[in-house]
Amino acid sequence: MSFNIIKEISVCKGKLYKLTHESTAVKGTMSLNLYVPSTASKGKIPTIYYLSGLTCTPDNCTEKGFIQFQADKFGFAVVYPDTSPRNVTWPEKANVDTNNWALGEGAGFYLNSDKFENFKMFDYICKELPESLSESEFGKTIDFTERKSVMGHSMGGMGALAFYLKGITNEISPYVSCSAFAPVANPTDCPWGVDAFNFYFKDGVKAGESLDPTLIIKSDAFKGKKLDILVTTGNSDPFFKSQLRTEKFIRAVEDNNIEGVSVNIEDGFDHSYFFVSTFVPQHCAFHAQKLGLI
Ligand SMILES: N[C@@H](CCC(=O)N[C@@H](CS)C(=O)NCC(=O)O)C(=O)O
Repeated sequence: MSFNIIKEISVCKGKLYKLTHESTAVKGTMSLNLYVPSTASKGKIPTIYYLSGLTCTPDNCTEKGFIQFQADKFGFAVVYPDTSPRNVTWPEKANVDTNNWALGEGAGFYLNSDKFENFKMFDYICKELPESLSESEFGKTIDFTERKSVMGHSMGGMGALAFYLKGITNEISPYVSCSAFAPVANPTDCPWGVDAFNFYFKDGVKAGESLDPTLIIKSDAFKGKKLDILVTTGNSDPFFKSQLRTEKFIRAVEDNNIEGVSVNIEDGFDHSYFFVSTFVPQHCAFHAQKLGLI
């Protein structure tokens, strides 16, 4: 599948490509950004997928996350997908409130909806996008499908954790490592997640359980497992108490005797890209080590 290069921009020592392509999964045109580092690595360059949070486009983290410096330093590519399909035609009887920024466009929740045919972000991010990139010109030098890790913020942190865990149980192609900034860690138990699952699934929250990182990690399949996960959340995040449920995730990890999961609660940090960009170097070094780059 081919990608249109809308812009090629010099950033740090590499190139940023603003791309669009036709997606079969979401039945429409999708935008994404791809950063190709200035690396002369042996073999293909590994990839980190960055999954953004509510209201974001591919540009928020590209412009405010400062991952590109780290990508040059360690030698990985970065894919910044969009957070939902765009220009969606909603079924009239669905009565969708398009002013609600936590549902619909910009709020795809990385799931496959069984109510809205365009909202298949799970299939798009886990399958179609890596495969399409791999078949493109970029796939000649970059490994989008195997030597790959995932990182995300807020709703995207939920997606990153859920995808990584589903890779461990071989439901999807595995990721080497996972990190999350202020993830929505227990979405079946917070307003954003409950509203989203009720909106996207016929069976509502029940159907959302299979995407809930806290519920997945406390299942028997993960008992005593050794994982590669890094989570950072700020305790001045306005969503810390109401939405993120970091403490429930920590308890699930401890109760199930899981190793290799670090959860750091950082004093004074909020939910913004000032927070994300502060911890980007630490998260990138973590992934670089797991990807065998250092
Ligand atoms: N728009 C919401 C906030 C939504 C929000 O904080 N989104 C986060 C992800 S959950 C984000 O990354 N926003 C875009 C940005 O900061 O650039 C509000 O008015 O409170």
